Amino acid sequence: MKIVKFGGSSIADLDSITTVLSIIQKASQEEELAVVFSAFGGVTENLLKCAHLARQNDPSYQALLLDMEKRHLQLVKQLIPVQKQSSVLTYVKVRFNELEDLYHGIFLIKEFSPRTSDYVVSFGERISAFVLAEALKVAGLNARFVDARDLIRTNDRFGNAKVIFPTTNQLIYDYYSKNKGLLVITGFVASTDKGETTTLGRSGSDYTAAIFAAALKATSLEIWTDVSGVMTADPKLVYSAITIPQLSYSEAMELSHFGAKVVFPATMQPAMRRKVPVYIKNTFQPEAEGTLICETSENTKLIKGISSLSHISLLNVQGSGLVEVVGVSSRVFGTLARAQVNVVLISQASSEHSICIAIKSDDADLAREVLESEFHYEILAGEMDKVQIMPNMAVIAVVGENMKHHPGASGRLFQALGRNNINVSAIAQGSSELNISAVIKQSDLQKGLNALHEAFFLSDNKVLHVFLIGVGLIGKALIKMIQSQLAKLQEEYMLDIKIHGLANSRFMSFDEDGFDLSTVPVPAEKDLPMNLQVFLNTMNSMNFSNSVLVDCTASQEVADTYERVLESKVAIVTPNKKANSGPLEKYKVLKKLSGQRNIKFLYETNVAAGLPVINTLQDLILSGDKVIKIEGVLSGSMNYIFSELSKGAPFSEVVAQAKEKGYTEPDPRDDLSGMDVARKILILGREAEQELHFEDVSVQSMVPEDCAHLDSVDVFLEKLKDHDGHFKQLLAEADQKNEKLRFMAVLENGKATVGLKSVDSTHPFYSLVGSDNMILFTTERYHEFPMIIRGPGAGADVTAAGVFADIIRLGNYSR
Ligand SMILES: NC(=O)c1ccc[n+]([C@@H]2O[C@H](COP(=O)([O-])OP(=O)(O)OC[C@H]3O[C@@H](n4cnc5c(N)ncnc54)[C@H](O)[C@@H]3O)[C@@H](O)[C@H]2O)c1
Ligand SMILES: N[C@@H](CCO)C(=O)O
Ligand code: NA
Repeated sequence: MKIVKFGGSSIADLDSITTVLSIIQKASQEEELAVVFSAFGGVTENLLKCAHLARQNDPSYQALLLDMEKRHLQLVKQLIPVQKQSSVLTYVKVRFNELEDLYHGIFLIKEFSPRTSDYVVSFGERISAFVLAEALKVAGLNARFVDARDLIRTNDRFGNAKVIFPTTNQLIYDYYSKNKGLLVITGFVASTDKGETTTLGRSGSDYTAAIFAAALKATSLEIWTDVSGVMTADPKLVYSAITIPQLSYSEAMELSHFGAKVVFPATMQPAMRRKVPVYIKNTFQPEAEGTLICETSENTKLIKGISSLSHISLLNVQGSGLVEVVGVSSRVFGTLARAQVNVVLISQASSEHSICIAIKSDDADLAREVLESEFHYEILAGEMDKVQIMPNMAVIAVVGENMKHHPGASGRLFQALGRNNINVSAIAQGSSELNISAVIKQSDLQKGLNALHEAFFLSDNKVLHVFLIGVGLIGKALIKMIQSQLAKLQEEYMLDIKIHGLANSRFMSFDEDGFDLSTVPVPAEKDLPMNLQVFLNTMNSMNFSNSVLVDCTASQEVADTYERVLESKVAIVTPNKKANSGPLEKYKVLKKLSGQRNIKFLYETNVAAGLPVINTLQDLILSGDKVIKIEGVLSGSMNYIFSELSKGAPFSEVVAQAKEKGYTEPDPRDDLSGMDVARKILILGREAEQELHFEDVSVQSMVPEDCAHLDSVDVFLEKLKDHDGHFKQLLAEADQKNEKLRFMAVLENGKATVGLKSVDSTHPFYSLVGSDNMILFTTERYHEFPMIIRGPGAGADVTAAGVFADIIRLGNYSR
């Protein structure tokens, strides 16, 4: 014998009812069944609403009642063929007549007691079970309507009556022995021994099912609802939450304490006592496995689920008067109990100097008041501080029996929270080791849940959640690189990268699950118009742990948001130089923010693309070295242009080639003007701990005066042809001396110069070719001979590779 129960959401309309009927039909072919029904979806609420209207002397209850009656009659007509309808319609009409009388009474005397309330709501289950029993008969089943008021005996605590089990079990057993067939039982309702209708409180229909399962020693109990079982976390907050296949009774209890909404295991008690396995199934996905809750689960996961409680305040009672004084905690908790304040979590360290208590925020003021009055004299005498309250907190908890005697569970929990910059204000774990709870800020809750979910459930891979602004040359190359390396990263480095947001200057698009990267997903017309604020808000609202903003634009506007991004605990990786080469103060603010909050801000590709220049310089400085001089060819495009020039092509043509090859900035005048190099030497100087401002850099521009202010890049390239002669001349002069033209930067004594020089064959820059960069660091340690870094310093692939490496580096930090 199996007991199956369907809640209101499973029988809310004709479609769902039809599904339910076929589930029952199918199951009844396999095993003997008893079915428990709640009222049709929404009916209980409406029955109560009518009563409250009537009590307030508001006649509009009549219209609501009429609607309800119509809805029920309509369902009967849809479920039962015409020739068998009349008796069922009569049953429903009689019930509604009774209800009408009842409400009229309430309307007249303006009173609505718990006793009346129980009677009023009982109509919901009585009608639904009756109608559905008839529908099952029509489907050919030997269905028998059972009014549970005849079988479940309770005391007279209306609204939440206590079951008298010996009598109830006997009544159910006797009834079942005499009445074979498919029992169709009203959930939720019961009666006293005087025959007064009572109800069983929260999740009462589940309770009815469990009572029958226990009394009839059922082989299993199935609770059919609108979700596929108990999930590892609240799916509204954790998008990657999955169904827990198996849970023990105690784990289910522990999870539900935190309001896991699916089952309320207190109601499962009767079934648990008899060790009846409980299945949670989804009416709308009947094939889904669901969750099995049983005595000992075979689920070997370290933890089973993550749960939370919101709207918590932390109360701190502290002072020297607590140390080694017996009875203080008894007074604290006694006082709270007398004030009806429920204690959610307790923590006291062995120094005994303070007791920390989590309570519902609604109780916080009252709790402080009663405690300060209880300890009035201690506070006056300075033996105890005033009670401190931290509002807006939440409790986050991991639950699972396998944590017992298994080292590492708490380590993983705190590491995941710490890595995501989430501060833990209090901790509790009992010796049952079934639950570890931490109190954190309410505003960190969603991120914390996701961080823990990732740490405990999503294989053992760390996931980096990327939001990419700028899907141009570098952005596209980066996406391709991520796609091509993903499998290797997952398998060998336990690292997963998901892109959830993409934007260019015109459009943006999002994907909570991560974009499919098999073809580069470029935002387009079909997506959303780009709006930077909306982009960032959406990123924050997804609230992933390990999020990173990758800025592959050259945009000042985007760079201006970095501070806000870091503040929202999202890391930044960027080849965009605008932030670091702006006002010195801004640069410092970003560095400080990232350092103090331990949120990474990585920009290796700001200088010399993928060449390890910034990291190397940072290492030198960290190890105590001092930079004396920096010399560099820092522009891939400028080196290309002046190397190619010597092969004979006109200047304007090689500039166009450099752009074509992806070496130049989006506007090549940023390279030719020396601005790009000026930015780079400025950044290098700042990384070398020099207080460098833009005014400290003198720049020689290569952009002819009449080209500087042309609007379009194409027009500029055309106009540049007028100046080919000038550059040919410069080249000839250098050739004559057997020298080469190099566009370089030198930083020494707090001043930098950027410009074109002619170098002879003894100069290290003489041998550079193509898009090469070369950087010479003369430092206190590298004094006699400088440290030299050289290689291609511009281009889509070498830049994307540098950005990619920074992203992977984040993975290492966040592991
Ligand atoms: N090309 C290289 O070799 C190289 C090397 C190192 C660093 N960089 C840097 O990489 C960055 C990107 O260069 P690129 O060559 O890919 O440029 P690109 O012009 O090809 O791409 C820029 C992208 O950014 C988008 N964009 C611009 N402003 C935007 C805004 N406000 N909001 C949203 N999207 C915006 C554009 O639509 C485009 O998709 C630049 O900062 C550049 O300095 C380039
Ligand atoms: N336009 C830049 C790209 C690298 O920042 C260059 O030519 O070096
Ligand atoms: Na670099």
